[in-house]
Amino acid sequence: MVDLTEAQKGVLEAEGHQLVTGGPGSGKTTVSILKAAKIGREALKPGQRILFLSFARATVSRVLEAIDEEKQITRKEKAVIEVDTYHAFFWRILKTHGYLVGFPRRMTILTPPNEAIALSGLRSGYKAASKLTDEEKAEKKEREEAERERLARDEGKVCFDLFATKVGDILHGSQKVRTLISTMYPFIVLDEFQDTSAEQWRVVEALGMGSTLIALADPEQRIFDFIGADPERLNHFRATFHPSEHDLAGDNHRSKGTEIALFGNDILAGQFRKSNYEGVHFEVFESNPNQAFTTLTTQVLQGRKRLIDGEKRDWSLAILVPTKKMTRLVSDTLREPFGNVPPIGHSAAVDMEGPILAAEIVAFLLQQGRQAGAFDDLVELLCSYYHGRGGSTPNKGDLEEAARLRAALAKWNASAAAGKPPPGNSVLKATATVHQAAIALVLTGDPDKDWRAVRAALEGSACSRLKEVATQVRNVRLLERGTQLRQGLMQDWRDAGSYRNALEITRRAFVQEHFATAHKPETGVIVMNMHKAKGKQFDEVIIFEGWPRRAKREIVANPDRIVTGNIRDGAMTQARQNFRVSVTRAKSRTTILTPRDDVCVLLLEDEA
Ligand SMILES: Nc1ncnc2c1ncn2[C@@H]1O[C@H](COP(=O)(O)OP(=O)(O)OP(=O)(O)O)[C@@H](O)[C@H]1O
Repeated sequence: MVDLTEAQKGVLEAEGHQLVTGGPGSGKTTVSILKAAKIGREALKPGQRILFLSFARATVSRVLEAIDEEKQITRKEKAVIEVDTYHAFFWRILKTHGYLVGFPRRMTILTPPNEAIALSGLRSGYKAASKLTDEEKAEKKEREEAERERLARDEGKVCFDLFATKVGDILHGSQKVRTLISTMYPFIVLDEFQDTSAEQWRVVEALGMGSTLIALADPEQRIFDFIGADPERLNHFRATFHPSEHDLAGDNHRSKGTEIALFGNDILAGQFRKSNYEGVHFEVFESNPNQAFTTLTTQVLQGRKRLIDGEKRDWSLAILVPTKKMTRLVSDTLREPFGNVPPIGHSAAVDMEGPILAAEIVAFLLQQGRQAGAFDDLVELLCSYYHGRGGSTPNKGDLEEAARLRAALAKWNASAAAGKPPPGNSVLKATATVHQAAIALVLTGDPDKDWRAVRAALEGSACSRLKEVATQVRNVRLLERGTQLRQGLMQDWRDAGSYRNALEITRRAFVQEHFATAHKPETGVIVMNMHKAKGKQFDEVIIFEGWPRRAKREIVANPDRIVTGNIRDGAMTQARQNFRVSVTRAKSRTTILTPRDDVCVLLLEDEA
């Protein structure tokens, strides 16, 4: 049991709306859980629950774990705390009350990859975002919004972007729905409140009319300005709800005995009070891929050894990097390190659009459909892969690739209709061969084995596109024991002796996966983008950034840096906050790797 600080005790005692602020690891989450348990004991009527709302599933996992760890909370108290993501909570409201805003009764979620596919045609009509004028940007945004709205109204396909806005409309438009929710959840905890977007804030305003709100926030961990977080958000909360305020300030329980939190604060201020910080280590590397990645690998191996030797169960070592590209590069390096180093087992938080659409192709091939049109369906899925894998920024080359495949398919089918063999030079030839090979595979009913067999057929094929699909699909970890996909496929096989519904089962599994909350927090070695680390904690953190490329000593490019281009520019507030969030995720040690010839500007003293 933890000894609560005076400020934490204040949170437990106060009534009414509350705003709990405090730095990283100051115990906001912990005290809010104890508070929820207390409310459960003292203030709830039968059937009522406390809702704990969070942005990301990963945070939800951590909160669930924290609840489990709180030994002084009884099982009964735990049962009344409902931890959920904004997405999942909003979807429940939309499914029940969406008709109030003109949605059809039957709705499905348009997942991000499928949303990307649906919008790619429209988006492809515009130049890259950086080259658009403000008017073009506004027009593009408006057209995207109209299309999302149309998909929802006419086809019942609702994408995540619409969730908050529509739930806001429902709640502000219907006192009945508001009352319903507040009766069910008289108390709502809002995690990471500083990152609430304008649309989410509108929902919160409505929820607070009937429910008591407890907002947890660290204004200086606000790292989502680019998608609508607002420095004024805490003031909006103050002005609307007049909450009692509880500042847990600089207490740091996460990395007690270290100076990690102190260092985090000094990054914000740009003034370093010490030359050494307990628990913070620096390492420089030479600006070339070989030496950079070798330095990283060495650090990872050392960190891993420390943690294994520490004999802690479920240890975690996070490698945090500034960009998605870097996540991929680091993951590739760990898979095949230089020299004689064996592969380093890890998980990587890569963008899932490509892998998910690749998984749809594997699932389709598992079906082994021999019907007329099966090949057309395969090519269509391949086109969808190209349309959707770039997410909200489809790549022109990918769209052209999809168009090329469609044109080739038309020719292919025209030949077949005329009783002629397929065109000898068709780009689809290799694809067709793989298709036939997949159909001919002898499957066993063990989804894991069969999935691998199809993947191997793609990997070993002469079709470069399907080869790439096989690589992408390796990022999907849906077939692990006990997952919905695995069970669904097993059931399918039992019912029919084949995987005839594999594609549908896979699609459903991804939606389910998005809402699943029962996951354990990540353990082992994990690679992720710095932005994704928010709200998490790891035993050790390694921060690794890109390096400058030079020609005749001059820097000609400087990609993947913590600060764009590693250029000092004004206050660099967002970059500082982002860096501080990453640094303070560690419990025992943070290691920072930066290029020797162009050290991260945030590590240099500000010129006063
Ligand atoms: N009063 C306390 N005494 C000792 N340990 C504590 C106390 N309060 C919290 N902790 C521990 O400190 C760690 C960090 O706490 P918590 O996750 O609640 O912080 P937080 O303010 O939510 O952090 P962040 O904003 O960085 O996500 C947890 O492991 C928690 O168990």
